[in-house]
Amino acid sequence: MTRKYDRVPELSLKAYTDGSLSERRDFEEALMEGFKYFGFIILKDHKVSRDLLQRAYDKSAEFFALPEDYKMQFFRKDGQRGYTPFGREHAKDSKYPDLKEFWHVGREFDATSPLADAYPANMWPDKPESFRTTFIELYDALEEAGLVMLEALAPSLDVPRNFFRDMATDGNSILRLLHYPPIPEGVEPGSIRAAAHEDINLITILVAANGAGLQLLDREGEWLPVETDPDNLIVDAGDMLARVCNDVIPATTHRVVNPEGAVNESRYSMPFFMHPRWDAMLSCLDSCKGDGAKYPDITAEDFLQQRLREIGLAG
Ligand SMILES: O=C(O)CCC(=O)C(=O)O
Ligand SMILES: [Fe+2]
Repeated sequence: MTRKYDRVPELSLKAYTDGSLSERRDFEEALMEGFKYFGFIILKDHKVSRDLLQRAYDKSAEFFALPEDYKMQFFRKDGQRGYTPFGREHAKDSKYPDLKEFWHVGREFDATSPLADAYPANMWPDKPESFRTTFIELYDALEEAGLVMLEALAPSLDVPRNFFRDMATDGNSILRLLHYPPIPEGVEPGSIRAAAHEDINLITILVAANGAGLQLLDREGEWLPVETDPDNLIVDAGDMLARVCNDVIPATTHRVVNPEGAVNESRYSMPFFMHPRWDAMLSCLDSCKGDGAKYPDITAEDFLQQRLREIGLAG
């Protein structure tokens, strides 16, 4: 099968933020095109510094190397904050758990903020040193890039430029630090690092991992590796975006496969899942209605809870 593009398009964020009007338009078009065709784009020339990414990878590796009984102090059944151990989460339609452990960082609020009670509070381990400050810094940096992407998406869907940006401002966005340990002996055949799934949220800003394995399912039904320089970010479209745009941008199925051959090392990655505010209504956009809305209106919070139950994270 010939593909319209043979690789995921690479876009320069700087061309959008600092470029001419026509460069901005080109960026908006390429983003929409990439999302419609692959559900993924690669973002270069962003402002998340190499130094910050390196510090974050180091802290993540240091944390996951701590003893399991220490990490388990931060385990909560709903998995929304803190630690989730190896073998707990499974993809919606998979019977095997994924071969990963992870840590979730949510939005930080002042205790006086009216939103402080809307989301679960973060948990912070006392080691490794500077874990909290590093990941708050990374959360903010990825969010800044993500809000620009949401802004750039708006004109193609015929909504005001701030439409998605406003929806995600103070949203229930989550930074996930992922560790895929070396594949242990005797795992169920068929279980992989992350089974085929779609992200639940609007868009995901994924810090390119330190190793191969990420693949997307293209519109022809073939698995395509998503490979890029570790300095770049990967952006993909999730279910909530697909819902509001009536699948004009479908949520793209992706997975992380096990390493092949003799190399069996840990893999670390850091997706930032951009969610709307908990009370935002996910309603079909007028510009995407076509023959009618495929999905009924639902709040972001109700949709999230429904999906968390399906992946074994909520009670
Ligand atoms: O580890 C990766 O590269 C992707 C992870 C992912 O797709 C997810 O956690 O939703
Ligand atoms: Fe994902």
